[in-house]
Amino acid sequence: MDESKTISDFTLVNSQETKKNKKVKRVLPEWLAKPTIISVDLKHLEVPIDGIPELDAALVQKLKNKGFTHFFPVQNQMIPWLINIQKHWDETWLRDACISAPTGSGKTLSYVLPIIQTLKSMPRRRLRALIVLPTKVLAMQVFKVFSYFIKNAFDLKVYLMESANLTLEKEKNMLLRYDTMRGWMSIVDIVVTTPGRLVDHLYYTEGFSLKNLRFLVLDEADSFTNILQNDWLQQVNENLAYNGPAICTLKTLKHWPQRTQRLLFSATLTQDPEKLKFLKLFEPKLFTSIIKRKNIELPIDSNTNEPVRGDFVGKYTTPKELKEYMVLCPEENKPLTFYHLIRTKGLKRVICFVKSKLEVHRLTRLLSRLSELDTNNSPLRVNEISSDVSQKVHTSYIKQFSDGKIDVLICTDSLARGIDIERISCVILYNVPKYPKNYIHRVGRTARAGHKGKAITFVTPEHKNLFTKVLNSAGKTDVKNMKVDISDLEQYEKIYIDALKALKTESTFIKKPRNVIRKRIKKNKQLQQ
Ligand SMILES: Nc1ncnc2c1ncn2[C@@H]1O[C@H](COP(=O)(O)OP(=O)(O)OP(=O)(O)O)[C@@H](O)[C@H]1O
Repeated sequence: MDESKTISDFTLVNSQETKKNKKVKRVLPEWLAKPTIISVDLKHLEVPIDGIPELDAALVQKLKNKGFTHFFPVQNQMIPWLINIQKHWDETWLRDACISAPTGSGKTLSYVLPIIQTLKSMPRRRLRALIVLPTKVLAMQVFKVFSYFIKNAFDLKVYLMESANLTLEKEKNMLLRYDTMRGWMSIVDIVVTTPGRLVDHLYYTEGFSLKNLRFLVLDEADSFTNILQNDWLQQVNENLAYNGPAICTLKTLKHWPQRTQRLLFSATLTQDPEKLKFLKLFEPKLFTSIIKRKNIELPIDSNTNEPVRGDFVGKYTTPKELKEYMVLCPEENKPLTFYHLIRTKGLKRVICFVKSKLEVHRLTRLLSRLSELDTNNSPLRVNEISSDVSQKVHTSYIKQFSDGKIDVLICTDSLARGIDIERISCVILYNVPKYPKNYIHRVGRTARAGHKGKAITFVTPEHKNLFTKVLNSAGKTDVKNMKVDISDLEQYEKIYIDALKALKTESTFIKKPRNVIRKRIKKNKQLQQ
């Protein structure tokens, strides 16, 4: 490369001076750059529960029965918009929507209520709404919300499609019936499911059709962006009545007067146009909360005199009531630091995210042992949740935890997204998460629905840079340092040593994962045959 440079008439050979590259400014499409803003303030609510005139009285009554007094901001925005857009169902295609609002801000009801309201006025039983979630536990949670609002009030049937107890063939009978005149007909209006089970039915269940779908909801939508490559969404698209490009012309409108409306929800919705392209969104509308970072004013657009939001969209928001801390400590001090914080900060209803099943089990046993040996403090009730725990036990632990019968729940990331457990007061991130999204969802298990909550991340010196990076990409500037002196931990030294000794003799301390055991039993059986 010629790095010569000319000054006056002299040429400097191999000059080191280089031209600075101009930074290319990212230009977002109009709909992403100019969203409708959702407030993150759940304390000063403006719309009372009977303040949305379009909403059915029975739904309002059910909200009141739950003790809700006001709508949350995402609900104020989404409910009237989704109900009113239905008026244009017979005239033109309906716009799709992407909704990005903080964890615990009430996104579920912002689609459940308008879907029920819209479907109740469509009398014939057909599969009209499909809600897809990334895990069975989340699908069950959303199914329960639909069931509560439909029960004894509306002639609608919601069905939870799940693989736990039924074969595909048996489940078919729950979804369809055969009519000699009309062929296969749906006997449900709303299906809540996960991608895997849905695709199984699309492939193998004769008569299972998405041709009448009015709503397609992807909750925790960004968690599907990887799965998109596994083509389940393509399968769904191919089964819809219209699967062409999202361009509404007189011709497309003539042949396909109605098109399934896509609704995407998440606290960390991707705003990468490339990823969203797969979803073939039609004139999408973005509803999002934005962060206003301290000391940064939004620049003003000279044409519209409005703040330019484009640059600020795409940073994730967390609930206003969440207080975030980090504790710097070496790996080996983590267990006692955790124990010390529980004892001295009076932490109750704590959920702790740990990176593997084995670590979940070890930490649970260690904390339980420490508590048994600690005669100076009241007993601590610690339990664990990971994929080794059966669905039944899982549900029972969550219930006990919500009822205050378990103090500390240690778990893997399986509980990090979307799970709504009442009154978690503190989340411990035992390891630094690799990506900002993981951080946002884990800390989002507390400070839900306007309640206060704390999140504490344990950061080892080796992971300090990683944590700074994660916080920067998440747009977080207000994570405070919580100091724990090593001298504070000395008081537990004896019980710690005794606990470790005791655990070494515990056969379950190094527990084999259940699926390994199951595989071994299966292999043995095969050998015996
Ligand atoms: N208007 C309201 N008033 C009081 N509580 C509400 C209201 N709307 C929803 N909630 C409660 O808020 C909690 C959180 O709601 P939801 O699970 O829908 O949050 P989310 O935004 O989907 O969170 P995540 O992103 O973590 O999935 C639930 O327990 C729900 O019952």
